[in-house]
Amino acid sequence: MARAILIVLDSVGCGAARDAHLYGDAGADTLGHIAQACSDGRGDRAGLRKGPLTLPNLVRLGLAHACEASTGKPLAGIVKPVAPEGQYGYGVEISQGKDTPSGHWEIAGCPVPFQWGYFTALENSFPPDLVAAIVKQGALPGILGNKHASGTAIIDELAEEHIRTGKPICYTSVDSVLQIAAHEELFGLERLYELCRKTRLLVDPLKIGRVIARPFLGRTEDAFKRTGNRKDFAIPPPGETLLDRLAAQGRMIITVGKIGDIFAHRATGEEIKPFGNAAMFEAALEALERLPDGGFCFVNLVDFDSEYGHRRDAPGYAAALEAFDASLPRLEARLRSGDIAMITADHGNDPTWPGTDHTREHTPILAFGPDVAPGLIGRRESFADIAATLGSWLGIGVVGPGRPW
Ligand SMILES: O=P(O)(O)O[C@H]1O[C@H](CO)[C@@H](O)[C@H]1O
Ligand SMILES: [Mn+2]
Ligand SMILES: [Mn+2]
Repeated sequence: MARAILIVLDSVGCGAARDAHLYGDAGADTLGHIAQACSDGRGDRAGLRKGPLTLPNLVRLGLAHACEASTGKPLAGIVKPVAPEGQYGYGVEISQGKDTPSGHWEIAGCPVPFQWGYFTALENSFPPDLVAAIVKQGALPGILGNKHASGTAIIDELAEEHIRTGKPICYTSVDSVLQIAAHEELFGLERLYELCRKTRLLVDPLKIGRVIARPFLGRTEDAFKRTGNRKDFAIPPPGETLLDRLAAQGRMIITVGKIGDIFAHRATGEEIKPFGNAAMFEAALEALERLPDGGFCFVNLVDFDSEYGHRRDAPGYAAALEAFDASLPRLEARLRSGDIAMITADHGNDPTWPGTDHTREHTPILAFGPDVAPGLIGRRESFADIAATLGSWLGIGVVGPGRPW
């Protein structure tokens, strides 16, 4: 029986979606602009990387073809093979928003049918009664922040005051999120998680997708650094997902990275959460070794998004893509007859785009394995085609509204 591994390269979009203008993202193109930056010499960083974007394995599987199908433009500095070795195409998101939960849920066969709630005010973003409730429930002396911010910038700005006053730093973005940053030791990690759990309940009626704990360490401005203990408290998906169907049929599920958090730990099987793309990739390989027939491994690699996309760091993003690419043959070598591997993304996060937020983009879709016939799968009208295809491949039937290819 077949096994499947699905890897979400968080934020690795491949060109503005048709409705990108509704999000201020017309013209955004995460992969295209990274390739362009590298080709123009703007992707160089001493000691890190240099020159055109080099992704030989992803390109061999069909990545450059997928990007070109999405945007109509070639990826700068990349020579395409005549015939890719994988199945390749791109996905269009039908859910509202451009955040991680909607992207992942739709990939898993559960597009989001409702509008998320957002904190739209740039300053004093949270309603006064919500702030009062957070303060009361957390027995806090108050909160800091209360605005739209980049998570690293706001720590630089407010961490010293946080340490002095004990007030956690609360902030948001264009996504449906309420994030709480606090010192992992001085405020306490468990206390931060508990505060997030309580806040999760408070924002449920506002249809806020996630409350995110952002613990950090350090004592002075130069030394503040977020730790790997980030934790997302999401609402559960609003309908059946591929994970639910697999779990109901007794299939083994291993999830790597923040998949557990994103699906509110529903049918997320054995959860493994190492820190950093490289460690998560190794964990995925190890999971594959012990995944039985019929099993499913679902992986999210978040560094692309959190370390490079939101930080608008094109050279760093390019280096992370190249590192992932270089590790791919080790995944291919572990696939057995009947297995399928898929690589996709949940939204864009163009590091050359204004601001620090996600971008509404198409996502590349690559599928490969010893028995996966290569070829164009074209434009997929919903990310949900992935769950539909994987459900069929794994013999549990089509899951969700997508169309299998
Ligand atoms: O700037 P940081 O804290 O990384 O926050 C980013 O991470 C959140 C979740 O991906 C996004 O909504 C964005 O605000
Ligand atoms: Mn994401
Ligand atoms: Mn993000």
